[in-house]
Amino acid sequence: MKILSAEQLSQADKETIKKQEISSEGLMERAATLVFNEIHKRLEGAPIPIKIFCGIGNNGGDGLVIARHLVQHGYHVNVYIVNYSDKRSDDFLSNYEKLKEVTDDWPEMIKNEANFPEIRTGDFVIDAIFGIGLNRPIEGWVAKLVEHINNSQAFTLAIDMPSGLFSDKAPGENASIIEADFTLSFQTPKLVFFLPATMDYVGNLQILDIGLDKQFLAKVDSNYRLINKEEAIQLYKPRKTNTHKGDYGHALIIGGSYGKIGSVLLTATSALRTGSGLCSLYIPKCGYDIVQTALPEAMVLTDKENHLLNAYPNTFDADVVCFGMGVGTSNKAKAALEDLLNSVNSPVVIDADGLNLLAQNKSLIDLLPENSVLTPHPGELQRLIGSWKDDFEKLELVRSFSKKYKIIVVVKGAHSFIIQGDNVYINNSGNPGMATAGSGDVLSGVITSLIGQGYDPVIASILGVFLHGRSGDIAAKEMGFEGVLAGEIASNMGKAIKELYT
Ligand SMILES: NC(=O)C1=CN([C@@H]2O[C@H](COP(=O)(O)OP(=O)(O)OC[C@H]3O[C@@H](n4cnc5c(N)ncnc54)[C@H](OP(=O)(O)O)[C@@H]3O)[C@@H](O)[C@H]2O)[C@@H](O)CC1
Ligand SMILES: Nc1ncnc2c1ncn2[C@@H]1O[C@H](COP(=O)(O)OP(=O)(O)O)[C@@H](O)[C@H]1O
Ligand SMILES: [K+]
Repeated sequence: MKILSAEQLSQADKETIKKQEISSEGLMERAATLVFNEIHKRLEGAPIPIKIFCGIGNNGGDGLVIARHLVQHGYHVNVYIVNYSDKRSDDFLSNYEKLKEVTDDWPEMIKNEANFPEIRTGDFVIDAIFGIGLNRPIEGWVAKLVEHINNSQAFTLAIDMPSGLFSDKAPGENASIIEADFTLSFQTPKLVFFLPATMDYVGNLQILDIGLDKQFLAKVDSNYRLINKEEAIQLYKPRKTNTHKGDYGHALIIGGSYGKIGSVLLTATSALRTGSGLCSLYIPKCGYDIVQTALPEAMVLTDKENHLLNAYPNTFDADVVCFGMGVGTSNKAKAALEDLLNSVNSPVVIDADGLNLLAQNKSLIDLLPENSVLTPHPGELQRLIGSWKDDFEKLELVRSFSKKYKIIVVVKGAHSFIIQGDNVYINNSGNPGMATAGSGDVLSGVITSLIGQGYDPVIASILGVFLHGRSGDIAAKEMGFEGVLAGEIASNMGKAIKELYT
């Protein structure tokens, strides 16, 4: 699903008004009625006190339409106009009049702190103060109102966006932002909903299709895409009947050290569970018995060193190589990575200490074959590209890093971002149960396996991250978040793949 900017959404709005011969007020009615339907479906007429805070632009207009429908369905509604400006939008004004036709309870004006209503924990608050039209930080008494709402602990539903968030840029430090429990957003998700610093304000997210012009949405260009099952299934290549293991790639996993053999074992298990035809490991001698016992399906080559890797078996003919988990950052490990990068031509997957070695020896980055995949978590990323002031600067830095070295960067997190040049793919599967030791090692195995099976590295990264998340979801459903082990994310890969097409 494309993620559009506020400007693109306004264009979509205009195009829809023209093509569908609908007025902007009609579009507001359509959008806000969908919100009302969602609320009504859940509340089923319950006599909960509903407090709607409306700004004076079109987000506030939405709030007024929602209020009218709620009143007409017998809900207990109080409407507050957050009077931060005299420049009321036309659609706000006409809906203000329409609301007065259905109730004798006039909306209350909030012009300063003295007008703030008491909000109880059991109230249901609707935030229709600002939407995509916010163009500067919220200040003064409006900021105090945001704090008042946040402090109330009442369940808060944000319309289109939590007020205080910009759709396309970072909020400043200490910005006033509504902490929503639920956000009902129109037509497309906004980028900030998925960034680490702002995702928590959104709560649960649901996107409402408000019927904006399909042709416009199809042709509008966006560098940002959200990856859900609909997108993932289009990337998947089903297996043909008449095939053999030679058709599914030979993955070589290099890593491990004394005390960290489990990491490579997880990666190899996950590569085999994702469908690699063959999988070999290259590890220090101390891991030999462990791997052969725990994973008889894999082949094992050992370094001449007992506890640390010191070389790369460059006589070995693999379809794809993954390097780094558990390998450490010793000079010996550096020599192994250097050996590898000097002898491979096809893309490699680099994770964990492999990334730390690249960060410590920046000249090695130049040796990465085109389309190689790096899978840093934020700490590893910072060591590679330096620090950033906010998520938007981070995205810019990763983009230029990816362009400079012609590589793909998977920035791991609650929503992992797959970045190739200007294109950014945002993963929407996974859960906090995956915040557990070794789950990154499992991801490397998935991506490596898919590349070995012939997927283009960027596709392998997008599909791999999605499947890894789904597998984590399947594991969490059975084990609960706390109970998930990384090995179970690997074990459920087959189910995650099957679930794509069933
Ligand atoms: N296409 C769609 O998706 C559809 C969208 N719809 C809805 O429209 C919403 C967008 O409406 P919108 O453009 O009127 O902007 P909105 O967010 O109400 O605020 C703008 C007002 O705030 C002001 N202002 C800004 N920052 C400020 C600040 N810090 N402190 C104080 N004032 C500030 C600014 O005035 P300014 O002072 O900058 O001139 C202006 O008056 C969208 O989110 C969705 O809910 C649906 O109805 C139909 C389909
Ligand atoms: N809250 C979360 N929601 C979704 N995915 C998560 C969450 N926390 C972690 N993950 C995923 O788990 C993996 C963790 O990787 P990493 O930090 O490298 O772990 P490790 O080094 O222990 O293997 C990443 O793929 C990340 O996207
Ligand atoms: K809002």
